Amino acid sequence: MLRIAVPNKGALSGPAAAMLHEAGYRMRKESKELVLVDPTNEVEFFYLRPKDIAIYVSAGKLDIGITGEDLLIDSGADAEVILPLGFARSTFRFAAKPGTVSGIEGLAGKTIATSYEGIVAKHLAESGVDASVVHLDGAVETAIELGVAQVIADVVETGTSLRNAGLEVFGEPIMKSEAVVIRRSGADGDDPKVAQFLRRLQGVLVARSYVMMDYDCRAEHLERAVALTPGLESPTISPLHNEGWVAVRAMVPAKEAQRIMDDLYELGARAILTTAIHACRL
Ligand SMILES: Nc1ncnc2c1ncn2[C@@H]1O[C@H](COP(=O)(O)OP(=O)(O)OP(=O)(O)O)[C@@H](O)[C@H]1O
Ligand SMILES: O=P(O)(O)OC[C@H]1O[C@H](OP(=O)(O)OP(=O)(O)O)[C@H](O)[C@@H]1O
Ligand SMILES: [Mg+2]
Repeated sequence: MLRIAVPNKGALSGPAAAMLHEAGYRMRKESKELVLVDPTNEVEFFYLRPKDIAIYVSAGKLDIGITGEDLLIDSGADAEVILPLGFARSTFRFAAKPGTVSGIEGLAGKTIATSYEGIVAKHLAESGVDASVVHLDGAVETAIELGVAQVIADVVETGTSLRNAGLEVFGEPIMKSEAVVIRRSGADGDDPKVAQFLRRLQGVLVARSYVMMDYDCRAEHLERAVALTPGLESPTISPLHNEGWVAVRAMVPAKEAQRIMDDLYELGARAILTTAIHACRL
């Protein structure tokens, strides 16, 4: 059985569960379940706090885990990223009241509130800046107003939480992050069970970012049409009953589908359809 750590709560848990479900795995029905066996797929899921996942995986009893890249770095655990998952994208940044601190040099002697002491301590050490760090579990944006710190270091996605607290980022982003699959550093890179799990998740990522496009076009326009829809290998071309017409089928990036449909229509293609892809193996 493949043993997989998955986030039990927070920003990562919902999207991670949705992705695993799309990949065909069983998911827990009830948020108090700590372990779930999926015998059909020969995997066992351990629902753990996102911050602890890298620590469990590096300890070696669990094969892989889903966590945030920032949480992995923060933990200092001996684990590595094997697949980025494209959700829970964020940056990690310093912020303060406007005009109070400018660059990283301005941090000397200040107190920084954060839930990610590992990332902050590493960054300060690398930058050679001496500042104090105070750990808070969450709602870090309030720490400045309440006098606990002059600076915060926190996850920023839309910036709404900072704006609401009257704070402003400064300096370069400390890091970018997204949800990732991790394994213990130096673990067997050829484990077929891990490879199959990753292929399934990659299938979900592709299914989410591509659509299938079908259309009919006149044979003399085929080369120009195919240039618009080259597909992954090459498009499928089938003859139509009406002589001089062909049907074309190709995967196209979902984000570009509408523009491609317009361009194909201009070219004289008709019956242009897109359909969702539910799963795939490339
Ligand atoms: N608003 C957000 N947008 C995108 N990613 C986020 C957001 N908030 C947190 N994350 C990401 O989610 C992970 C943090 O997950 P975690 O469950 O520890 O925090 P949380 O969602 O803030 O939950 P908690 O309420 O326990 O603090 C990190 O990888 C972080 O970058
Ligand atoms: O830039 P934004 O889109 O506002 O998102 C970033 C905020 O989201 C997270 O907070 P969360 O809601 O998880 O609360 P927490 O601070 O208690 O962790 C994070 O800690 C930031 O506060
Ligand atoms: Mg949070």
